[in-house]
Amino acid sequence: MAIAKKPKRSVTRRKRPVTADAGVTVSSPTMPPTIASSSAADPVALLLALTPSGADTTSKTSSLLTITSSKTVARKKSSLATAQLIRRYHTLNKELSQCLARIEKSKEKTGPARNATNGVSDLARIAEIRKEMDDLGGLDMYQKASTLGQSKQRGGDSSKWLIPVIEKCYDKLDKKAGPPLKLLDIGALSPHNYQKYSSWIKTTPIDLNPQDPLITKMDFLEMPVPSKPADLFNVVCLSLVVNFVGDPAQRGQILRHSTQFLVPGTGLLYLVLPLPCIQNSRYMDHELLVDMMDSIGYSTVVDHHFAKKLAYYVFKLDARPSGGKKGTKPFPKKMRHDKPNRNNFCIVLT
Ligand SMILES: C[S@@+](CC[C@H](N)C(=O)[O-])C[C@H]1O[C@@H](n2cnc3c(N)ncnc32)[C@H](O)[C@@H]1O
Repeated sequence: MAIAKKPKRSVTRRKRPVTADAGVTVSSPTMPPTIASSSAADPVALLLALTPSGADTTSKTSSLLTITSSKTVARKKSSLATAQLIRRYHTLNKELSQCLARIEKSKEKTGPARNATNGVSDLARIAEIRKEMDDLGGLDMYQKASTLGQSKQRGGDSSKWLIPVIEKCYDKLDKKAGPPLKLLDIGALSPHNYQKYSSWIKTTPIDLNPQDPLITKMDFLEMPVPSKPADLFNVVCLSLVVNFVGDPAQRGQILRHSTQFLVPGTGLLYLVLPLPCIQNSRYMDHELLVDMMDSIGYSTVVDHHFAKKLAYYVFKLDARPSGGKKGTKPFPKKMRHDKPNRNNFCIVLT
């Protein structure tokens, strides 16, 4: 397995609307059956299907519903509207995490009256954010919009890049007779992302808010760590999940927690982030990510690929950090690229 040293420039052109942290945008593969039948061929109908019936629409959501006679114009508009919706949801989610973190911090101190005032304004802002999220359709609407972005119409599925990398790593695997590889898909919008490979990959999809009964409702941070080696996974997928989480320290916790689920020595972590998180952040870049991942046991970058909007990484868990040297190096929020027009995406490892 080669250790990637320098970021590769991709020639692949993808048309997935990508949104994420601080103005970075995202998307995904298969469309849920609930909306697929009514709207697969018609993006306008699809947007209508995405709008919860009876929901009040804000000026942003009502712009999603503009019906024009031209399907091409409608498709472009729907694509833009979907990206806008995803971006707005990310911005609100991030601000919500910041308010909650401030309240938590002020609880730790027996603070002066000024802290109490800040706490009150944070509480008021939280109520406003939650209201706007609800008006947009909540996490459910966000996931449907992300799924729309993942649809073939919009460019496809991030499992495509992963499969050849897995095949390269497990080249002795008997795909017909051997036991299948176990893959944990965290933040799965569809249970069918790896269906084509089901003869040799057994997928466990989980999500905070499953869009399909085959996906287990689970917060990964609360998922019990496997108690025996047989329950460990060969591959853990975190595709557009880390950037979805608003709190930088919680992003670090997710990465660290993932090490507890993989077979040490061979287990692979598939990490997908919006490209601007890596290439246009004040606090993050490729070198820092590789350094952070190394500190928690992911010492080998098996492969990585920068597409037009997404950064794909496969890391190998060489050794699980269990105290000692590995995992003790802290990575606080630290400015690395003090330039205008950069975003504030950050991962904190404590
Ligand atoms: C942008 S979607 C990504 C979907 C898909 N993996 C993809 O690549 O398009 C992010 C998903 O991560 C889920 N998620 C975020 N934090 C999670 C957690 N702690 N545990 C499980 N799912 C989580 C959200 O519910 C959401 O459905």
